[in-house]
Amino acid sequence: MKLDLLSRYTSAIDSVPTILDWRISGETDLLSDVVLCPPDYLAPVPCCTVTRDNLEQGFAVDVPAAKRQHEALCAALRRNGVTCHLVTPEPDLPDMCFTRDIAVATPFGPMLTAPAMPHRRGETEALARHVRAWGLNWPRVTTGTIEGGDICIAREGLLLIGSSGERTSREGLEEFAAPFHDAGWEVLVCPFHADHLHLDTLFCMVSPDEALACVELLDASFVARLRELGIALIDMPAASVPQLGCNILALGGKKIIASEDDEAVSRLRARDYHVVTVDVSQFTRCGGGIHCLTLPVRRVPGARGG
Ligand SMILES: NC(=O)NCCC[C@H](N)C(=O)O
Repeated sequence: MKLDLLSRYTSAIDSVPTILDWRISGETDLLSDVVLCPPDYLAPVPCCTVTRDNLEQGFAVDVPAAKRQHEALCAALRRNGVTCHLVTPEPDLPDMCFTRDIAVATPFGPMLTAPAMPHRRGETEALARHVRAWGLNWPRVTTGTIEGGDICIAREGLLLIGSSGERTSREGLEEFAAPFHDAGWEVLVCPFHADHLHLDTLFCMVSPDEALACVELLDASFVARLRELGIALIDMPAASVPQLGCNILALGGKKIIASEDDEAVSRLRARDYHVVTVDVSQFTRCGGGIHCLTLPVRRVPGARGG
């Protein structure tokens, strides 16, 4: 019976993870393992401003196109040495491809989040089933709400959390941040307008001391503290935010996966980043980009990318 269950859940996984001690202490350390979910049931749910605007303009998801784009993202990750662990999509979970939001690998081990949106809560349950099939039991946030797109483990000693009041609540934030406080990390909270959904639509780290950021939409004291900490901001225009221009994935060693957005790509290349681009237009119209589509579970501190 136990074996049956194991094979049921692991059969859906790209590769059964061999390293289960997944931890991340810096968002731009060398990426080795990511959890993704194919978009078989992707549908535009009118729960965020970008999706609502696109629905008003008559947008409908082209699922085969979304699947091709997701496969191209996985292929780009694999070409760059990243192992992709695929979890099975489920018909009643239309946003499950945005795996970023449902768990976070921390320096103390992975943790399931507590999504605010009722239609996304089943995603943490679905992921928890996969995790149990790996013989693990990830703890979860139990008070309030918090979504992974609001969490940035910027670098050793510095945790950033976005708080629009809609997706991440004070209680969820405090529970998630507690072990970081206990370990002596600085925890910096960034309030922002709920129209922008998650912190990762406005801000993403690209190296330990540089981030892509839409400065005009970020809280002034958050920006000032980042600068005091020596984090330079590559400023992005507000007009690029609905296209998820800031929403990139750092692979480590100044290598970045970005969507085909001229603003971010040209700014990063001008600063000597190696940028791989993929088309994720089916997803951006549902409110999420490359950062949202990827749940990094293991990065190697101190290692350099090839
Ligand atoms: N981290 C992210 O920004 N994730 C995108 C989630 C989009 C999804 N439609 C949502 O509103 O929850």
